[in-house]
Amino acid sequence: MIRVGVITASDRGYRGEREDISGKVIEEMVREINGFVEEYKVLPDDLEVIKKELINMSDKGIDLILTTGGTGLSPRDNTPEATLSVVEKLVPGIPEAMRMASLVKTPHAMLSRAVAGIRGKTLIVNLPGSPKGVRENLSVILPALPHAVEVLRGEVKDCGK
Ligand SMILES: Nc1ncnc2c1ncn2[C@@H]1O[C@H](COP(=O)(O)OP(=O)(O)OP(=O)(O)O)[C@@H](O)[C@H]1O
Ligand SMILES: Nc1nc2c(c(=O)[nH]1)N[C@H]1C(S)=C(S)[C@@H](COP(=O)(O)O)O[C@H]1N2
Repeated sequence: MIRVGVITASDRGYRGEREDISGKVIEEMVREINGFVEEYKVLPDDLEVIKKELINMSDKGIDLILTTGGTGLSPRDNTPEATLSVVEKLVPGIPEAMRMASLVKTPHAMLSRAVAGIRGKTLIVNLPGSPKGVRENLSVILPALPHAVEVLRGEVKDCGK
């Protein structure tokens, strides 16, 4: 079982003006890797608020935090900066893979500034805001996530596959 935290960064979602479909898509998709959403928050696109929640969820021992939204170019898109301010190491291959695969679907893929990194034993990954963006990006990285979590937990001694 992978303990998952979901953070939806959306001013509209936070104000209750839109149902959070993207968070639901994440919840559904992580089931494929035996992931269970233990923490779930819809937050405004505020750097300090997102940062605080990333710290809170990683301190609780969540294995994998998936954020959705706030990765683009508008002034209120702050999710990558919040993530960068709390991680100790970057995992660049994750956003590299997402953008590489997504560029085949839309040139707008290059406009996601998503990052991924590690805080303690928690892997944090940014996904775009739209349900379509979540589906297309998460499906690319999903097969690698169980192994990432095993390694972070210290359960893998030999990575020889
Ligand atoms: N959490 C979500 N649930 C459902 N649809 C979403 C969600 N986030 C974004 N979308 C949809 O994806 C489209 C592009 O997302 P974008 O990040 O630009 O959201 P936004 O609505 O402009 O910003 P915000 O939600 O932060 O106010 C939006 O038009 C919206 O319909
Ligand atoms: N695979 C995929 N990647 C995608 C998209 C998409 O529809 N599919 N949307 C793009 C768009 S339109 C934007 S603006 C950026 C950032 O989205 P965000 O600001 O909602 O996080 O993600 C991009 N990445």
